[in-house]
Amino acid sequence: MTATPVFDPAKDAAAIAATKLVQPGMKLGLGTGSTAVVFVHRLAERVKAEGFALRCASTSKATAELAQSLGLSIETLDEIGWLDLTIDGADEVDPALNLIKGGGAAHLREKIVATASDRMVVIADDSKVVDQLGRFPLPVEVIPFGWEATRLLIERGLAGLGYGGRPVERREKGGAPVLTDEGNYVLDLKLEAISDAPALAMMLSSVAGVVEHGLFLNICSMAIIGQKDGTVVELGGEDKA
Ligand SMILES: O=C[C@H](O)[C@H](O)[C@H](O)COP(=O)(O)O
Repeated sequence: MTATPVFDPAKDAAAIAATKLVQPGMKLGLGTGSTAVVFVHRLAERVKAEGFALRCASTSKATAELAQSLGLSIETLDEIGWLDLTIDGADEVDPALNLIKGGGAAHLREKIVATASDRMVVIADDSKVVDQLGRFPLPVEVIPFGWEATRLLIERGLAGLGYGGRPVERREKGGAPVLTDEGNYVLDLKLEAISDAPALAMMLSSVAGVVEHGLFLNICSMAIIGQKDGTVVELGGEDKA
């Protein structure tokens, strides 16, 4: 029998609290990243102990592989159709529950899964809670074809909104571009503070070659924030209209 790994206590607290939102028979979206990994472990433990059925769709190949290795069955989003709940991590969470995601380059599939769900709940440790989004570089997934032109257009669009800086291509340690599960590249925008997230989202979505950006606006309905002492704080809790 494989022993459960030792998890970061804050992430573990958030993950365990999130497993309590899962009801037998639910159609569930599984997020990506280190906090989602903890959740998948804790969920698999609960499912094994209580023996109930779930239908799960994954936001990444990595999460699908982990979930299956722990005995959870994974179907495609198209096979399930619509989800009751998605549980995922985040790189930043603001007081209105707007998010930056994509630190693990999974934000395209994450956004598709989250918006195909009745509810999206974020799990995170308290280092992710910010007053204003933007300290974490904003990930933007772009098509490899003509990506330098796409970068230039984004840079010009940023300048038009008053942001400086040049989008940085995300690379592996060896120098190769990071590829998303869809085979695209990721540009990271170092903005420091995002004053008008809807305007920025609109600009990015208007650039040819941009597949998806990591701003999740009005998508998350609750955030479970784990603390180092193993307690959790819930932000939100009301479903967004
Ligand atoms: O692309 C990755 C995802 O958006 C993650 O959910 C996000 O980066 C948070 O990951 P972690 O839980 O590892 O901080």
